[in-house]
Amino acid sequence: MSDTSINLDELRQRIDQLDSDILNLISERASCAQQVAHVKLAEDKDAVFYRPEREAQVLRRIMALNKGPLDSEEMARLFREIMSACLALEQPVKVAYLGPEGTFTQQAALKHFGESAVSLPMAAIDEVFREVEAGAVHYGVVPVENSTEGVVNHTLDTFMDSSIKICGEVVLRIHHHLLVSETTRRDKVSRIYSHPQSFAQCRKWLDAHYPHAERVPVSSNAEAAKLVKTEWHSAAIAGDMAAKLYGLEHIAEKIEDSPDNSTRFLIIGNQDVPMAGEDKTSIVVAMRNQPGTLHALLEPFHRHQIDLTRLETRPSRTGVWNYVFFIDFKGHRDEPNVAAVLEEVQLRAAELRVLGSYPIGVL
Ligand SMILES: O=C(O)C(=O)C[C@]1(C(=O)O)C=C[C@@H](O)C=C1
Repeated sequence: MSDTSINLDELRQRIDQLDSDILNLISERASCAQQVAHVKLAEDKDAVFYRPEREAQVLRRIMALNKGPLDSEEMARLFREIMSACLALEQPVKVAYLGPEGTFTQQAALKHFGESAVSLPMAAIDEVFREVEAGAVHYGVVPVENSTEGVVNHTLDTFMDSSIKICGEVVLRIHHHLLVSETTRRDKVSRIYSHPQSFAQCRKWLDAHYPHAERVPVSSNAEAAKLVKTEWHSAAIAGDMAAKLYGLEHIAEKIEDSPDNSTRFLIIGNQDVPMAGEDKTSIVVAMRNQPGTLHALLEPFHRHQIDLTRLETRPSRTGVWNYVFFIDFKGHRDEPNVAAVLEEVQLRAAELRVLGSYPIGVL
């Protein structure tokens, strides 16, 4: 036996020993989570098991403690899955997302809740809201803005008619691929299916590589992937999840025009989330239509040195809501300076609703 094989055996023995230790520690952690569930139930028979603020703290702590060689995001992803499995022992969490199966929204849901969550596809954004409101699922996941294409108006509009709360956010890097089935004639692609937003995000690449192919918009990338299964001259633009789900092959990878193309998704639910330490707050404000409105609205944020991260205006749909602003800013509603701003804005606004304070997305 060579020296290398002796070393390999020794290293594998060491790995076996470490795996046994990790196994025992994960089991011990899972038992702790089971005990946490008993404590929560003893305090309140309608206890909420999923705690976004605690999960964010656990992941941030792991990232801060990590000394490598695995990078901190990779390590946090491993702990994300351990926590997901622990939560499933307490209560399997049910999450509705904008479907069908294989969409980026499903990918975002699993990134946020981990693979032990039960994810259920819905046909439309309002259906995700309705399922959460009706208590048929614990949480919902909906897209809210894309770095290239801007805001998803439909999601913002749905908040105006709903009492649902924002419990979290998750940001996903969006990579689009040009996909075909195994029977496609790759040199004869004359039609490409995708969601309109994905076409917009890959416009320059398509103009350069497939200027003459017909671009057919469909309701989702997953739908596009499904369609190409049966057409020998068609391709789809979609992500990895859809490619895997429908067994498609890549003609070209990462064809999005902007290399840091990402989409932000919101986690919606019925709970108020306590402070995690690094939080964001989302509000919707209706202002009267008069000169100086925007200044009056934003001035308190400036004075209290609160960082705005997003400001969107939507047309009002009722008499009261003359101007409707969706504002995201750093901080939690329980922090004194945030509470002070909210009080001042309330005095100047026709209506103010806090959609939620929640941990800034960790992964
Ligand atoms: O700390 C809790 O409240 C737990 O339930 C434990 C735990 C975890 O595994 O660390 C599991 C689920 C919660 O969402 C948060 C954390």
